[in-house]
Formats: sequence, structure tokens, C-alpha cells
Amino acid sequence: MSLQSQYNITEKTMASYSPLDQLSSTYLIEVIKKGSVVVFEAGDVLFEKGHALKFHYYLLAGKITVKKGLFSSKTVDSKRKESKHPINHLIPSDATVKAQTTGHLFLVDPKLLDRALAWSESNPKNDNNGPKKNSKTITPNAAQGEFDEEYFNWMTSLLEFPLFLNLPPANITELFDQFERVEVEKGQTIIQENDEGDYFYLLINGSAQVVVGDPKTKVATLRPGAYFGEEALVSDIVRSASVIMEEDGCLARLDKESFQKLLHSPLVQYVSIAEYRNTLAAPEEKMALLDIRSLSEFEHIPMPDCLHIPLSELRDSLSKLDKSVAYYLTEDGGQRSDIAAHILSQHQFKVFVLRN
Ligand SMILES: Nc1ncnc2c1ncn2[C@@H]1O[C@@H]2COP(=O)(O)O[C@H]2[C@H]1O
Repeated sequence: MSLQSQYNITEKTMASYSPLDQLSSTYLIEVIKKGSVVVFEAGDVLFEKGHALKFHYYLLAGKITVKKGLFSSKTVDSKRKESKHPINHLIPSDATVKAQTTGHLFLVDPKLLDRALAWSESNPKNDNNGPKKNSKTITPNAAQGEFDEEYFNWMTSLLEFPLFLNLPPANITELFDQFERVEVEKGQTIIQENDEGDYFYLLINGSAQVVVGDPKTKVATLRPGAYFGEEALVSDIVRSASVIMEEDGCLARLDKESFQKLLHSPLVQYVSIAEYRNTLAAPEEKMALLDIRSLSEFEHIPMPDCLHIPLSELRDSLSKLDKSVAYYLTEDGGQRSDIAAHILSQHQFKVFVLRN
């Protein structure tokens, strides 16, 4: 039994936490599955002074004491409203954090959450309904809204690839629809050295050898999570090596045109905070900061001097925006800011995403 089930960390219980409440059911399940549980006893030291927070920490049960210096001490209680958000901002790095009672924390990888939020927003109506269009091999069995496990497994296997982390999320849904699933057998040659490039591949299951020359010399072994076949597509030269399956497995492949369009040409313009500040000091045009997080996230940690339109309302709020203004989407919006940038640029707004 997983700790998640043991501590009743389910889709239903976690949907009351922010911003998990923004996730579609498919992604919330995935985030819960990939999260971890830390159980503590009264008196345990949870964070030493000088700690760095690598996760979003949800205090699901118990009370903790946050102690700064000699005299400042604050209790964080899982039963209070503030604990419906990650407690990260309540536990600064110059504080020591101790458990007052038994309890547990739930840890969520911020990158995973960011992606899941972005993809939930980019495809809100696709919850458990399978692909919208064009899925070549994985077809939804559950067009009427039942849970389609095969499609879910396929989507989550693609979501595992870090390759997609830095892509504009608005492209992801279209991109995933273009991927074709291919079952392959041990000994099968997937790519032949010196051939023209036609497909880009993700290795979902099984392992493969990369070999060069004649006689063949192995230069690498590819395991699930690897991708290959990009060099010929990026550089327009012939295949640099052969790729041969070492065992039966499963691949996802993407044709050259979709690869170039959806993976290779990033559509979003990024601007560093320093560049933004320089432009702000001597603006050549009107500028505005735009935060597209949900209302509860925005109210919880407000951003001063910033326009707020939740991403879910952006399409309906375009008439409130001004095309003579350059909009800078805040970094806090993570990949949802990228989606917003897509929506805005599709409607001919001038838009940039702030990134450090
Ligand atoms: N040394 C290597 N390690 C891992 N992958 C490789 C190596 N050499 C080539 N490849 C992959 O094998 C692919 C063969 O086709 P491409 O040249 O299109 O792209 C190549 C890379 O993706």
C-alpha cells in the first residue's frame, strides 16, 4: 500500500488545495502519484536553518513551529486556511522548523506541477476523454467521458520526457496528438545509418543500441526516456548512426514536419528580469505586467503593480487589453504564462514571458 493511500491523499482530498484545485483530474492523479509523503513525530526537526526548498510542501496534518532567531516563533497548523496552499513562503531559509505534533507533509515537484497546470489549462475540456483528434494508434475508447486507461498511460508516458519541459505548453496538446505509437521487436532497425531523416523518436519501453560503421560498433545504449533521431532532422544531413532494438519495446515517433514545426521552432519570446528592468527604465512603448495565475494564488501572494487575469478567463478578456501595450507575463505563472503568451500573440498582442 502506498503512503498516498495510507494517508488518504486522493484526488478528492487534494482537490481542496491550491493550485491543485486547478488541475484536471488526469493531471491531479499524476501529481499525487509522483508526490512523496513525509511523516513526522512531535519534536522532529523538519528543516534546519539555511535549508533550501526543492518542493512545494503541503502540510496535510499536524502542527509545526517555525522559529527565527531567539524570539520569533510561529505555529503553522494544517487545519488553518493558510495550509490550503504550499507552506513554502511560511518557512524562510533563516528559520528552523520543528514538528509540534505528529503529522505529515506532501511534497510536490514544482516542475511537474507547473507542467500539469499548464497542460490542464491548455486542454481543459480534454479531461479523461482521450485525444481530441488525429491520434493514429491510440484511440479513445471512452468518447463518452469514461476513463480511457490506455490513452491515460500513453499521455503520462509522454509527460515523463524532460524534453517537453521547456516547450511552450500550448504546443504540447497538438504535439502529443501528432505522436504515433509504434510497437517494435528485438533486432528491428529503427534508423539506418546514412538514410535521410524522416522521424524523431522517443523510447517509451525497451532498450536500443546506437551503432556506427561497418562492422558495426556500438556507441551507446538507449533506455526508456531517451530520444533519438533529432540530428538528421535538425541539421538536414543523413542519419549519423543506426539504432537497433535490443529487446521488444514501444516507441513514439513524430514526422519531420511536425518535429520542425512543434518541437524545433519555439514560438514564445522570453525576456530576463534584468532586460525587463532595463526596458522599464527607458520604455519605448507602454508596458504592463500581467499575472495569469488563479485568483486564489494571486490573492495569496499578490504581485504589486500588476494586472491580473486568470488564464481561464484570458480569452474572454481580450477586449479589456490594449494592443498598443507590450504585455510582460510574470515568471510566477510558470508555463501557464507561455500559454497566455500564445493566446495573446495569436490575437496580435505584443507579449513577452519573463524568465530568469
Ligand atoms: N553517441 C550517441 N549517443 C546517443 N545517441 C546517439 C549517438 N550518436 C547518435 N545518436 C542518435 O542516433 C541517431 C541516428 O539518427 P540521427 O543522426 O538523426 O540522430 C542520432 C542520435 O539521435
